[in-house]
Amino acid sequence: MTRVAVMGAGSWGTAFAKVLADAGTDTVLWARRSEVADAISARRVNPDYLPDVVLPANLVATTDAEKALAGARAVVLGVPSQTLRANLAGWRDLLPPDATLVSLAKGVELGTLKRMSEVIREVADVPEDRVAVVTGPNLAKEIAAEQPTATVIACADHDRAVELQRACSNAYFRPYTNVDVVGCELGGACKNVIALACGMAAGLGFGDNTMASIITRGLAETARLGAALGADPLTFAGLAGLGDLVATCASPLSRNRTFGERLGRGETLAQAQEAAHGQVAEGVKSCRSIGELAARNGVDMPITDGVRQVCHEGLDPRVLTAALLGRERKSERQ
Ligand SMILES: NC(=O)C1=CN([C@@H]2O[C@H](COP(=O)(O)OP(=O)(O)OC[C@H]3O[C@@H](n4cnc5c(N)ncnc54)[C@H](O)[C@@H]3O)[C@@H](O)[C@H]2O)C=CC1
Ligand SMILES: O=C(CO)COP(=O)(O)O
Repeated sequence: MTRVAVMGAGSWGTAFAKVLADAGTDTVLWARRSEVADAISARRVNPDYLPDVVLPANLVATTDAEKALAGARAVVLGVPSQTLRANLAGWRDLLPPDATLVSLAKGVELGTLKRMSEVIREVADVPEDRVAVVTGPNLAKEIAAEQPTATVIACADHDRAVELQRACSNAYFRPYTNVDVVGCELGGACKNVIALACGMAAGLGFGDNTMASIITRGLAETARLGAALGADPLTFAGLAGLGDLVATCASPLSRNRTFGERLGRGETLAQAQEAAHGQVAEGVKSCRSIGELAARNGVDMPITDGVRQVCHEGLDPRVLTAALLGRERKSERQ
């Protein structure tokens, strides 16, 4: 692949741009703020998001979207889910014809209940085969430290997925392809909500049995939603499902898990938000949109609904625990 533009120099946008540059791909990283672009150009560091990482010399940073997008074969979108529509609308007229549009974001849009690939298709007015998704157990800080990781590149057009796979394969980053875009996106969005629940459990002082139970039942409700929306059930046993759930629910690096832990310890939503220092915990918003998507499709997602009630209706996490355990007894397969 000749040239890739990464739009968004937050934690994951910066780490993914490093992955591409380390794979030998000509990569330009677009930052919103000139301080960030200047620090990357002058000192090879992103002080706000990855202060301890030396970025590769072949990674170019700019605040000029036109310059970043000119001649790009792939445009990687690394902004938070709820801002993707507005950001992309601003770049629409600059997108190179036939570039693959790649989402890094893990969320479902509030209001429209659309997945990120659907938002991209709508805003950029492109067919589904031009849109790809990168998802999996990909904590940005670990990848920036070059710790070995696998990921999934999902695209309806297998050839485009392979092209992107080549562009980002390196000694520490191993991407697999998948044609199940729906399943891969739902896995990435839903696991953030389940990680909030695991964080709450940790904040309440619960141990590994509780975590494993939430992860497994969280996967069950994610797979139920996937089945209703046409996903391949096997996707949820893969990197975009189980893989990402395990990484996010277990890691202190996860913003969603950390956010949930604060709520579990009794902090309010506002206190937890303040402590996040502007870093995005996508599940806080997506618990609403995913819950609505589930309701619209007649799918029961009790953990997701409970997380929504804690985040947005002030439910005490201890009351949520009792409510989940007190639900009507049923078969594991229901
Ligand atoms: N950080 C991680 O480990 C991973 C994050 N992701 C996903 O990638 C997406 C981006 O996450 P991060 O890079 O971690 O977020 P972040 O909070 O570290 O960075 C967000 C970036 O988007 C830019 N941005 C543009 N418009 C914005 C607006 N209106 N409001 C806020 N920020 C705006 C910010 O300037 C910043 O560069 C999220 O959907 C997240 O779930 C996925 C895998 C790993
Ligand atoms: O998506 C991630 C890991 O795959 C990052 O999780 P957080 O957004 O919770 O930090």
